[in-house]
Amino acid sequence: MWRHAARRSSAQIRRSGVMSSSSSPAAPAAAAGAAVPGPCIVHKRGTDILHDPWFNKDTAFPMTERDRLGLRGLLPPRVMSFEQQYDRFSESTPSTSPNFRPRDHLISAALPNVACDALAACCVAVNSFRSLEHNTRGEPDTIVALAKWRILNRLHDRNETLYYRVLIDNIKDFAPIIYTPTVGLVCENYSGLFRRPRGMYFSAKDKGEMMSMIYNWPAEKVDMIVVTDGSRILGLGDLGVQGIGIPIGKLDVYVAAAGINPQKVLPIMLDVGTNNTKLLEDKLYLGLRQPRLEGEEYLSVVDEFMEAVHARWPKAVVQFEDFQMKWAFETLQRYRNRFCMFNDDVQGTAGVALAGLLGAVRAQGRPLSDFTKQKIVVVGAGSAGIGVLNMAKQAMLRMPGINRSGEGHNQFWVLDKDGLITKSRKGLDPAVARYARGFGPEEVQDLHEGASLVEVVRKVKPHVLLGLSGVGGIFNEEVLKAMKESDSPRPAIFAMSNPTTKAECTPEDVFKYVGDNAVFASGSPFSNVTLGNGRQGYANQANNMYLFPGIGLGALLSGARHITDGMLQSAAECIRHITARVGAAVVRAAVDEDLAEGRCDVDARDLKSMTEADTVDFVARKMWYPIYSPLVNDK
Ligand SMILES: NC(=O)c1ccc[n+]([C@@H]2O[C@H](COP(=O)([O-])OP(=O)(O)OC[C@H]3O[C@@H](n4cnc5c(N)ncnc54)[C@H](O)[C@@H]3O)[C@@H](O)[C@H]2O)c1
Ligand SMILES: O=C(O)C[C@H](O)C(=O)O
Ligand SMILES: [Mg+2]
Repeated sequence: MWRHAARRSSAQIRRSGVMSSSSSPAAPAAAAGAAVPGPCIVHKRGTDILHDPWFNKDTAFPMTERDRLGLRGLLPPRVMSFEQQYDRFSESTPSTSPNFRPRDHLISAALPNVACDALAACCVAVNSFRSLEHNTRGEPDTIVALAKWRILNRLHDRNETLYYRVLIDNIKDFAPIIYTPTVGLVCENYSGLFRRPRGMYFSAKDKGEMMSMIYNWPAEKVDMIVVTDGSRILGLGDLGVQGIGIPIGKLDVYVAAAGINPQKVLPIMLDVGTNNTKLLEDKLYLGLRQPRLEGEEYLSVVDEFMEAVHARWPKAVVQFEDFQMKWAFETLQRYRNRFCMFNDDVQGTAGVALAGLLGAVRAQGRPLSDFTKQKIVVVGAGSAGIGVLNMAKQAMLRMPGINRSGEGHNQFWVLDKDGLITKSRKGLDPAVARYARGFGPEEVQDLHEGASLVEVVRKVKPHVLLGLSGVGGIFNEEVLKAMKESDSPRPAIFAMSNPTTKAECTPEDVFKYVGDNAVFASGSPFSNVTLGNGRQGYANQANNMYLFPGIGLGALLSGARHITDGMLQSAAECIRHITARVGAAVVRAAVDEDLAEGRCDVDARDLKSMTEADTVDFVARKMWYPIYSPLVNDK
């Protein structure tokens, strides 16, 4: 979806009439149908407004507003337009200062613990994003990515309206910075990078206090919460409190893709300790220095947190993110019928993967009903892998010709760290046991418990090889060469683990070893591959970011009491291009299931009476778009 998103130049923005004035810009073409914000009541004055990124407009406050809000004299006299601010951030000319030493600046940006703020100060032009790109050619990718993140983060801390406009217009370029893969690097270095807090932190030490703490959050209304306990951050393992970067990045995607108002989102970290010894020994580590809580102690913290959220914002949607497998499933089971919540890794990922699996059938020129005949090898039987298997199985059971119980129909070969999972495996989690291979007559491949990946691929000749293992490079040359012998004319390889270093393989290797006819998708972004003869091998992205914004938006706008499999299925089936459509599909499903209670000025009956087109229109109109609103003070 985003790979095709056009980046609008400032000239295009000018043409669309947006930002022609700093106080009352016209509704942008991109947000056609979205509500233009009316005046915004602010309960602050003077520097308090300048220091509040929700309301701050920096130099774009018009003189009338400066008078009204006690800002006259607190800003340089020139009033800049939003457009000029936008250009200043993104397009300033590269520095020609003889003092400019890009490497020094990058080191200071990437390794904030090093005392080189003074160095950074003399590198005058790096507040512009493009000049940073220009000045950092040839530097290591990770250093440049972290420097870019710092620049974006500073803008986020200062002026959210400008930040989100820049993000929306440049989402293809900036998604890899605020989201995977750079967000992984940010989480790994979070304690050192920390300058200002964002979101809320509930720790094991806050037991008994959460019901009052929740009222410390300044916004009266919160619609969307993303919460993690930091126990499985991407494929990077337990990062403790440093995992807060993930909810922040996910909510940035909500604002950019789903048009959720940034004043109504809340990233949350549940710090119940960490089992990462490196972090526990790190002097700078900002989380609780204790091993993770387990069992009932752990659940009582999450219970208290959920009750507190529900008490203050009963209609908020809560997205669980990057919880280790046991807690991902346990919490989903525990809360899904009581609260409006979902687990993105289990449920969001499944929808995206199912869309990819169905796409792989189409790529072979076969009818969708042939999905039931696809042989699928899944590497990784964790929260994401099992989520995908469950949804793919459900989809197969709905196809014609398949026995409803699914008996005798197992098109999946599932491997974990101990190899192929069969019925002879001891101590299997029941969620995984459903997919264990038996040794009955349907087993013609002569495979054994714990068989290696290459053995499985050679014998099964699968149509699809799907990785959610968190192990970088596990689809090696041998495995990919074996995929060349797949029974599919278009073998599909999905390397879905994040971040980039954990991807099971690269697109280069896929097109080299499997062939030009392969279909490739990855969780983190890769560039397309030049195949010769002017052809390209496409590096598609299969990441739950294409689904979760629509799930959250639809659940929110329908006022659904809880989020069901039917709603998730509807979202997966319409993963086309526009989140508004995904959101509308979830609203329709909530209405059909009699779970939509409506919200604000739209009640359940209004929702029921809407046609499909009306619903898309309604969702689009509710999406927030970054435009400065006139501010009116109320003391
Ligand atoms: N693309 C996406 O949208 C998306 C969504 C969710 C998760 N993910 C990625 O998927 C990965 C796994 O996430 P999870 O929540 O399922 O983690 P998890 O820890 O719950 O599960 C990991 C699974 O991989 C297995 N595994 C480990 N080493 C293996 C090996 N050498 N061979 C085969 N299997 C092995 C483990 O036994 C376990 O079953 C992470 O890297 C995560 O970033 C991607
Ligand atoms: O965060 C992502 O990029 C996708 C997914 O939620 C993951 O855990 O890897
Ligand atoms: Mg995740």
